[in-house]
Amino acid sequence: MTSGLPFCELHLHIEGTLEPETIFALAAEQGRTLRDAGPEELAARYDFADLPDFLELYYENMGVLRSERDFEVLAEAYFARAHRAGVAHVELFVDPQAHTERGVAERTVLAGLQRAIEAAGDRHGISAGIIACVLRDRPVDDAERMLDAVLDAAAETGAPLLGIGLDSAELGFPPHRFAGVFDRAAEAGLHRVAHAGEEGPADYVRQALDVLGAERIDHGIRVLDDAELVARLVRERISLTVCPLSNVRLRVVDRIEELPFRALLDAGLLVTVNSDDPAYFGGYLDDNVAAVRGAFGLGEDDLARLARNSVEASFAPEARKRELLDRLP
Ligand code: HPA
Ligand SMILES: [Zn+2]
Repeated sequence: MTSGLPFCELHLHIEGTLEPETIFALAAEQGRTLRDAGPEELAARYDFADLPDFLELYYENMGVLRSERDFEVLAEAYFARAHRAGVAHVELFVDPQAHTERGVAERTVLAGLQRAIEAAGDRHGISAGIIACVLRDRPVDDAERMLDAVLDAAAETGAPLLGIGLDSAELGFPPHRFAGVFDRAAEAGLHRVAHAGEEGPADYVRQALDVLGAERIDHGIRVLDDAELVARLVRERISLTVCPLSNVRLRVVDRIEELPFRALLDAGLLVTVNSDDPAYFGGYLDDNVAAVRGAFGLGEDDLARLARNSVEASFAPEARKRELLDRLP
């Protein structure tokens, strides 16, 4: 538990909540044999050299997600765990292109997520929305097709599609390639966010803002290399969705203490804490908050600030934001 504070989780890949046990349970249901003998053997391979190394296994494992029910069960398990972590609102990422390539339609994915989101409201009082991410290491045409398909699927299923995001391998895949897709997403009324400055340079963050119109930057820890950019992010209240355990497990830093977490806060940035791919990186939101709390000696006021930042940075309706802010000290 995170001291009872209402946190919004703004950087969470729903496929990254797929636990090894669930991978084996789904494979067994489908009569499929996996490369590893069991969940422990699979989890023993969760030792990643960098982001691309992680992504290889992440895309392979999600091959067990096939039916609407699979996506529903996946998200239900996440919401139950997030509730225990003190999460009150979630804007979850999904990678539709990674599913259509095995013949799983956008409609199937969004319909399953929609059912879990509805249940999360009823069971846990968690509000949630969906951000469909463009895989930046795939062709622009594929992203254009994905955008049209998720807009149609959201209209058909009633799934709360909040925005468009940008993820997958970063280095060598600059944001500017997707300017057209992001423009069209904005015209369709979607919010825009982008992974930038995780392994890539501060310039990718600048492109995400200038060319894609990003309203939040996912990770963004490399911005401290560029003082002018930091000043702009502070001035424009653009938040960074920082994922501490992810940065350690993907070797962006060797140890959590090496993260510039205090420097980001001291610069006046709207920093939030998130879990990214919790089934792979060693912990959910509460574990990430506990990790930075321990490493940087955060006090109650710091934790309340992180929770407040997460509410401010969310795309929740104003009334919901006020409700959450009222629960803060
Ligand atoms: O941490 C990440 N970075 C980029 N793409 C991703 N897709 C899942 N997790 C990640
Ligand atoms: Zn991410």
